Formats: sequence, C-alpha cells, structure tokens
Amino acid sequence: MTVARVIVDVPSRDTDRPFDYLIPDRLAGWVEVGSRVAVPFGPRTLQGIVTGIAEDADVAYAKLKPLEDVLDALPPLSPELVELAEWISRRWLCPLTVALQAMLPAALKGRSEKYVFPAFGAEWLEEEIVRSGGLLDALRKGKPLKLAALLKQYPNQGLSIKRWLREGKLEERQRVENQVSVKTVLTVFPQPTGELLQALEKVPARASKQRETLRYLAEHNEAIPAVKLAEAVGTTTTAIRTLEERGWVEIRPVTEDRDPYADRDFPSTTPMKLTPGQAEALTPIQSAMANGESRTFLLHGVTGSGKTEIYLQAIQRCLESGREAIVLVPEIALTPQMVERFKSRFGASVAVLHSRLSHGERYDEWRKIREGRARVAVGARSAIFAPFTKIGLIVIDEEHETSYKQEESPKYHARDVAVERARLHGAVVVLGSATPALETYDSAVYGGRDQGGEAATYIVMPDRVANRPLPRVHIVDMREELKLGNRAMFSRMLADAIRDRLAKREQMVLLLNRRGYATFVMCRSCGHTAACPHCEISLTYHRGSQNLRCHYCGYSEAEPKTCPSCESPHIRFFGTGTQKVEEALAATFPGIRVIRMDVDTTTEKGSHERWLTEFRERRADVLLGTQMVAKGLDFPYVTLVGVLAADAALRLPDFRASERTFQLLTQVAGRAGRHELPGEVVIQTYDPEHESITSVQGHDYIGFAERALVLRKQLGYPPYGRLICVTFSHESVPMLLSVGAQFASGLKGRAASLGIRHDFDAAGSSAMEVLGPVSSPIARLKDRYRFQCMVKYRGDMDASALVAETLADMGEAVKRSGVQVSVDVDPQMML
Ligand SMILES: Nc1ncnc2c1ncn2[C@@H]1O[C@H](COP(=O)(O)OP(=O)(O)OP(=O)(O)O)[C@@H](O)[C@H]1O
Ligand SMILES: [Zn+2]
Ligand SMILES: [Zn+2]
Repeated sequence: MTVARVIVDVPSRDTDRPFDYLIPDRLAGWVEVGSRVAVPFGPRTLQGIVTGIAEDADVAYAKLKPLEDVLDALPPLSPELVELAEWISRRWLCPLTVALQAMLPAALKGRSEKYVFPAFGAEWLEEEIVRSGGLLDALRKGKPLKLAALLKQYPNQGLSIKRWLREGKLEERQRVENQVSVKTVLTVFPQPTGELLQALEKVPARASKQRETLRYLAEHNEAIPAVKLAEAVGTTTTAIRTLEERGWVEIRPVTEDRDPYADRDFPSTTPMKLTPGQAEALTPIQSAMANGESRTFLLHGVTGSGKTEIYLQAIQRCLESGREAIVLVPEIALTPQMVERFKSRFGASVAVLHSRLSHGERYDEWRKIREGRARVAVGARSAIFAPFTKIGLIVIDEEHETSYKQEESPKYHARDVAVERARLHGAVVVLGSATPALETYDSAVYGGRDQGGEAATYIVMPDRVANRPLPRVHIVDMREELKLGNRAMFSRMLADAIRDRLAKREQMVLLLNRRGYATFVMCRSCGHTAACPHCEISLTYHRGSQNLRCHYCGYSEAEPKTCPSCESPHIRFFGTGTQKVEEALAATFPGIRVIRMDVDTTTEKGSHERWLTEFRERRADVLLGTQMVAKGLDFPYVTLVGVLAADAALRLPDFRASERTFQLLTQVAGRAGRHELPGEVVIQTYDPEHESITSVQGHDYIGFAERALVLRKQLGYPPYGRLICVTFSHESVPMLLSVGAQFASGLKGRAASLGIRHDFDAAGSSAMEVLGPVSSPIARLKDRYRFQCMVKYRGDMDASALVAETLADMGEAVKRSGVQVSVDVDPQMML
C-alpha cells in the first residue's frame, strides 16, 4: 500500500508535521511529491501538499483515511521546491506549510466549500410541505449544490436545510476550490475551407448572416473566439451555435492567458557591444555557467555602469544552454521600462511576477513558467520561487534592498534562498549593486567570515559606461544657512541650481528621506502628540481624509480642533513631508511643474508607472518623492538631484542606519547625468561631517564599507556575528517578563551545555549572547505589549535550531499563558 505524506494547510505548531493518507486506486499515478491534494482532517476537508510518498505508514493502516482529491493535473510544486521549503522552515523557523504556501500563487490558495445533496433518492422531498419557492426543485435534480449559495438564495429555508442535514436527508460534502480559475474563451474551430464552401451552397439566400459567417470562415480558415467572430460578421453567438449543430464548426472552450502587457509593443533589441569593463565582468560569470558550477558573484558596479546589459547577456547564454533564468528586481523598481528591457530582448519567453498584478494575471504568468512556456522570470521577491525545473542563472538586481527580506512569516531573505536554490540546481547567482550590503561585500572580499555560507566572487566595475563622469556632489550645511537667515526648505545653492535647470529645460529629481520625517500632530502649547490608543505609535495625519491614522492597526480618528490634553487651539499638523515640499516648490518657483511620488499618490493601480511616463516625456520639471525615486530610474534629461534632510534617518536606533543612508544617497545621486548631459547633486544636511554623507561626495563605497566594518566588528554585528530576534507579546507585562526570562535562561543553558561561550568579546570561535528580555522598539501593538530577546551569535552552530528547541521546551507553559512568540532570524528591520 502506498501512502502520501501530506502537510495540511493549517499554520500551527501542532499540525506542523506530515500526516499519512492512503492513495485510492482512482488517484494512483496522479499523486507526486509537490501535488496539491484535498484531505479529510477531523470534520473538515483541507488543502495540503504532498511532501513524500512511502510504502509504509506511521500509523496502523486501518486508521488511515484516503486522499479525497488531487487538485491539479500538473503538481504545482516540484520535489526540489518542497525540499527548498523544508530548508526555509528550518532556517527561518516557520511551519512548513507557511513556506510551501509562500511558493504558490494566491489563486491556488484553495478554500474549502460546502455542498449539499439529497442523501437517498428524492422521494422524501415530496413529503416535505415547504413553500420553498424553488428550493425543492433545485434539490430534486440530485446534484450537489453549494451550501453558501443556497442559503443566500433561500434565506427563509435555512432552518429546513439544517433540519434535513440533521435528519440525514441531506448530506454535506466539502470540496477545496481555487479562488481564481483559468480563464477560458469559447473558440470556433471551422471545418476545412472546401467543406465550408460546400455547406455554403446548402444555405438559402435569405439566411444571409449564416452565409456571411461561413464565407468569413472559409476565407480566414483558422480558430477564432466566438465573440470575435460574431463581432466580425455582425451576428450573435447563438447564431454561431446553429453552425455547430450542423457540424460545420466545432466550439470548444480554450484557456487564455490574462496578459497584463498584452496591449504593449516591445520593440526587439539585440545585444549591445560590451564595453571592455562589461566584457571583463561577464567572462567569469559565463565560464562558471558553462562549467555548471553553482557559484555566487557580487557584481559591484557604480550607478550607470551598465549592469543590466551584463544580466541580459548572461541570461542569453543561460537560455542557449537550455536552462532557465530568474531575475529579481525590487518591487518599486519593477516599472514597465524595466520589464521592457527584458521583454524586448527575450520576447514571449519572459514571465513577469509582481504584487500589482491581479490574482488571475499572476496565476497565468505563473502557469506560463510551470508549463514551460516561459523561460525567464522577472519579478519581485517571491519570484525566487518561480516553478522552473532547470535553473541556470539567478540575478538579484539591487541586492542590498531591504525589500528582499519578507517581514511576515516566512521571514525569508530572497538572497539566501537564491543561493540555496542555485545550489540545488547547480546554477550561478549574480548579485548586482552599486552599494552592496556590507554582508555581501564582506563575503565577496573577505570570504564571508562567520556567515556560514560560501564566499561570493567579487567583480567590480568602477566606471560608468562610455567613461561618463559620476555626478559632482555638493554638501550644504543647513546650520550655516540658518545662521545666514535662510529659513526656507531649500538652501541657496539648491535654489540656484533649480532655477538654472528650469531655465535650461532640464529635469530634476528631489528626494525627501521620509523615514524619520514627521507626519504627526503636535500641540504647540504643551507638546502633546497624538498617539494610537492601541499601539505605542504616533498617529499619522492624512490631509485628504482629514483624519489621523495608525499605520499598524488601522485605528483612525477625526482631526482634533483643540489639543486633547490642554485644550489649546494651537494644534499643528505636519502633513506628509512631500506635500509640504510640493507647496514650497510652487511658492518659491512660480510655474514649476512637479510630480509628487509617495505612498499617497501611488496607491492606485498603474499610477506609479503613469507618473514615470509623464516625467520621461518631460511633462514635468521635478520628480519629487521618497525612496521610490531613488531606484533604477534612467532619464536622460535629469541633470540635478537634490536631497532634502539627508540625515533624517541617521539617528534611528538601528545599527544599519548609516549604511542605509549611504546606500540611499548614492543611489539617488546616481540618477543624475547618466547620458550625454553631466549631472550634479546637492545634499542638504545638518550633519555634514557624517561618514555616510561625506563618502557619497567622494563616491567612495569601499572606504565607507571598510570603516563601517571596523565598527561592526567592535560591536559584534553582522557580518561578524548574526542575530535572531525573538519577540513575545501579551496583554500583561509581568507575564511577558516571566516568559521572556524563561526563554533567555533556557537558551543560555542549552548553549552552555554545548560548550558555547557567552562572552562575545573574547577571542575564539563560537559564542552566543542572549540580550533581554527588554521592551521592543514598538512597545505596544494592537493592545498587546511587546518584549524581545536579541540573540547574537557567531561561529559554527545551528542557532535557529537551538532557539526552536528552547521554545519547544517551554511549549505547554507558553501556550497556557497565551503569549504569542514571533521569531525573526537575521532581522533586517530593527524597529
Ligand atoms: N555596452 C553599452 N554600450 C552603450 N550603452 C550602454 C552599454 N551598456 C549600458 N549602456 C547604457 O548605459 C546606461 C546605464 O546602464 P544601466 O541602467 O544598466 O546601469 P546600471 O549599472 O544598472 O545602473 P544603476 O545601478 O544606476 O541602475 C543605460 O542607458 C544603458 O542603455
Ligand atoms: Zn496641548
Ligand atoms: Zn494602532
């Protein structure tokens, strides 16, 4: 007897193990590792994924239940992806089903639907005296009917249905159904032209539409959607049905892809002649691919050095060798221009996956990959799970981007997943950036000290294409401006530069570093700030709806007229930073045309891309925005980049604050002067001596990185040590402190018993420090208090496993207390 090991889709620790099911004969041959199945689980029917097939069961056969159904003809996951999911669940401590579900498109997140049908014949229906208005007639057909639909259609009969179910007259069955299905189109398949012409002779002249339809089909002898045909000859689909009845055409549903880029033309491009620098960078990547080595490369190329062309040519080689390629791009940089660069080169074999697609569109793109119709996947973070089977190359553009780490479970980092997936496929990984993450740089240059992984190979491209110069960077000390009496948002230098570009009809990008830039409400009399009553977070002011909102729990309240604390009327709203800048620009430079891009102006589908097109067509002078204007944009007429408040995020309590600031400033500076016209950058700051700002001026990534690494070493932060953040939350603080303390001492005890030292400063290899429990940076969220333990460790140990074991040990006690635990391995956000 063969059994299927199934992980059911219930994300809890109790169900986080495979359950065995018999494979009934009718399903034999359909069940594979990676199949999606429906299984009985207690009183319910659940969706699950088969993770193993075995000849013997863990429990007595008599107790085994059979699988109910296999949900897809082609298993949505491969054995390799199942293995990868197992690795993810160990590495980032999440239930296996959470990792498996992350790999499926939302359309396949099945829901179980209840159906009812008459249990034994329909005779009993006659005895029921129910003025059912059709309900009995509906049931009499004997077919299973969707319970939810019946209750909606016959709301007064709910009690009768319930009674029949109880009496066993109706039976209930559950079925797992997809949320989105494939789209099908009725298509007309005509007989050969000769037969149609013969048919035409039999049709009387007065049936002119029929004749016309036949003539059309005889002329264009090819399959055509019924609706299109009806349109072309001005008839109805019902009329076409009569042709089918006579056997002149066949009408069948045909699946059709929802192609989000269907209405676009992508003019095809051919490979560019590489610059010597590009050629030199490409060579080792190509030879690693040719030799089937699974190697990771860091492609460190300054902004505008032509990294994309290297990706394209590497992909081409990969495809030529019969393998497939994945390209990850930060969500925000996944603009149509970006997509175009890939579609123009590789045409229809490119599938695009990102979160702005509808579930249906995404499902169709995903199926193109699964069914082998696409061979290149371009997408945001989760595209790393593209269901390819022969991957030769994985490219991660802007590899330093924090959006590659998922902040909810599974809290994976796409870069680490890429390296593991490449290992499973014998594929090459190319990590590209002008400002690599310090961990990646360290791994490439120094062989990745304590990161456990394999070292990356370092490739550097220090120059822009065609020897275009990097832009000149000026730093303006805003304290000096103030001393000289300039209280405006723009320094004199920036204002002059803006005027100059307006006169020359060139374009500008202005960045407002919004992290840490206030959007709150404050009383000028008593200093009171509005905070969420459920979370320890200030409320954000939204000008459009004139209310205050909590971005964590969604709480909102009307804009106050007086201070809730002292009743003073001098209450002040700090609108979104960018709104204020927009107003200041309009006031200072009359007639200036500004496009503002921030979370408020880009929520609508397609708006982001509309703004960029408008800017590209030079219908605006200034592109003003937050982080989103810093990424990947390549506009020939941008000759000035201005940064307002460069240091706004420097003081955040996060050890990566200065790295992030440096990266952001370098990236945005890199938008200037990428083509013929030279570029200039003005950075306004209150902290002009700060390393992360002066290094931008000198375009000195390596100097910055080396100095930052010295600091990291002193503090034992990555890459010299690794972190795991364990957060506990509960309504009661004493409860949290006790559970937190129990965890900390449990973990310390476990480490000590393995001979792992706890003093991190001492020389030597393995060490683990457990800090806390202390109040989390966000001390309260949705009425629950939060405490965290930070685990800092280095050396060769499986710290994730130690944390998991410690938590498992305290399992029952924690469960009874109602404390929620969330674990973040290698956290990226310290806030
Ligand atoms: N071999 C080449 N010959 C001529 N032009 C090139 C060549 N390679 C790239 N370019 C052009 O140089 C410009 C910069 O290239 P690209 O956008 O790939 O830079 P990048 O390294 O990705 O920069 P960033 O990190 O700032 O996004 C583009 O306009 C591109 O078309
Ligand atoms: Zn007040
Ligand atoms: Zn809140």
